[in-house]
Amino acid sequence: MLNGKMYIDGAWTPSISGQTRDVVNPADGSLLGTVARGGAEDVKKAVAAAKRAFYEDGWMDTKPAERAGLLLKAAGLLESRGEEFAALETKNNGKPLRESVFDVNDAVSCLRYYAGLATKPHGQTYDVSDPMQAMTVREAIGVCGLIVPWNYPLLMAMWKIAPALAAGNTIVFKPAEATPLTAVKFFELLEEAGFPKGVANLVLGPGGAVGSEIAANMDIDKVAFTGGTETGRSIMRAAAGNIKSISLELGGKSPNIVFADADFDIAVDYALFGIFCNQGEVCSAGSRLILEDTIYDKFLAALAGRAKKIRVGNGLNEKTEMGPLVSREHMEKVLGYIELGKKEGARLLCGGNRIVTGGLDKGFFVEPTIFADTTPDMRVVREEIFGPVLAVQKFHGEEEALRLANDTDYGLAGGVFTNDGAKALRVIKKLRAGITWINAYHPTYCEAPWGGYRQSGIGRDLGTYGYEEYTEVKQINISLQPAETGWFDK
Ligand SMILES: NC(=O)c1ccc[n+]([C@@H]2O[C@H](COP(=O)([O-])OP(=O)(O)OC[C@H]3O[C@@H](n4cnc5c(N)ncnc54)[C@H](O)[C@@H]3O)[C@@H](O)[C@H]2O)c1
Ligand SMILES: C[N+](C)(C)CC=O
Repeated sequence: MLNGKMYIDGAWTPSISGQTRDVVNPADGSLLGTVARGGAEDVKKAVAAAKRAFYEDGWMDTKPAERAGLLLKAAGLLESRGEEFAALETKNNGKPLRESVFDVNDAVSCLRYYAGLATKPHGQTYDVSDPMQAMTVREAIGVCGLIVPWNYPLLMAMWKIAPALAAGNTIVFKPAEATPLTAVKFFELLEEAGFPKGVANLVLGPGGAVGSEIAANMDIDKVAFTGGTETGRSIMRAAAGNIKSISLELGGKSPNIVFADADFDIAVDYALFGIFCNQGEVCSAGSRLILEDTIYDKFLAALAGRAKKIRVGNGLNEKTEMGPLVSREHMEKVLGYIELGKKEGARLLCGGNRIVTGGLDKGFFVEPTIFADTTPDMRVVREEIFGPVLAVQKFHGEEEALRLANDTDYGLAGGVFTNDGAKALRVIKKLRAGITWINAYHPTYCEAPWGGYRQSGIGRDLGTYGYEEYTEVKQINISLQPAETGWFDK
């Protein structure tokens, strides 16, 4: 059984209040461990350490190669313990082991990518109209507060920790309350890799206490958040106190448009993958399937046939294709949406129930669920369910497909399936979303920027954009012919 402490100023520590929280396995409700339950005072302690490490202990002056070396060491350690991390992620989050293995490998790649980026050129030079050389340099922002959700606990941590440290910031990191275990283990690796004390701090605890203090704290210079749109809104408000830099990766209700001329089997396969991988607990899930009328019935028959065959079970079982939802509370929310869909008049094509047979009664399992004949006004079409529930809409013609696809407050992701290349690009260019795929859905690369339009967020994770989010731009002007201005009479 794991006993997780927080990591503040280079020391493993309980919460100041002494409070703890039990962490359970969503596959069977069993106790996995007890972790510290911190509060605002713990955040303040971590921020003071991070501020001192940045300004007084010299982290802001470290050479990029030094930071890269530490990140590469952490990457090597994580890779060497990949199996242990993957198993722990599955136990804590529920996702099938093969998905956790992917996540750990992606986390290693992310660390290596940003270690590499730390040592690459970042500034620019400008030729201006005076005998002056103008240039920019990128500098670390200072103390960064990083807050992540429970659906990809380790990977979402890495998307923020790796670029923030690579760019020379110090950090105060907060994982989701339900899924802190791989973060605790990862901070052990940061310690082993040799990060100086105070540079990387881990505070565990509830969003309302720990997260809101991170958002409001006047000594935190930037907050980078991934989570729900409502929480993002409250973080924006709290961050206004010291005009913190913010980046927000928020929710989505992403459209997946399938035209009749698409490769049928590939489109069915990705429609399934788009919504049911990771139990549908994916920000970019293709949760609205927008289907051309001429293939509507045939496509839905094939899709429902495959959805019914998905093997749901404990993620540690190697045959499992879909695990439990992360918590009882979340399962009840998802089941509530399924009831709502029925009341709203959507046609339940398959699924719709909690699974309590086959030894799954103690876990939080929900059947892969598809609602057909949904309309844009339904809440199951408009709101993010964040579970294995697909809403299907029928369209006639390109214009209606786009109208339905863009009829949302969100703008995170979207996909288009067609064998007409010009149509694919025409439609994608009109889709109001930050991440898009043509004839694929979901592949994500640490080299390419990730983020949303509209209420899906502000800023970008990953790629060079994700690095720049953790830097300030400084303009430097160097006179090439120092001379008096002659502006005022002597
Ligand atoms: N855009 C993306 O890249 C992306 C990726 C993964 C998940 N998400 C989104 O995350 C959401 C699901 O995750 P969740 O339920 O953990 O989200 P959430 O917003 O409830 O919580 C996310 C994190 O914020 C903390 N938090 C909660 N209230 C807070 C507050 N008032 N101030 C500061 N922090 C607070 C939580 O403790 C947690 O660590 C979905 O909406 C999903 O789309 C987005
Ligand atoms: C990109 N992804 C799927 C890992 C994170 C979104 O929830």
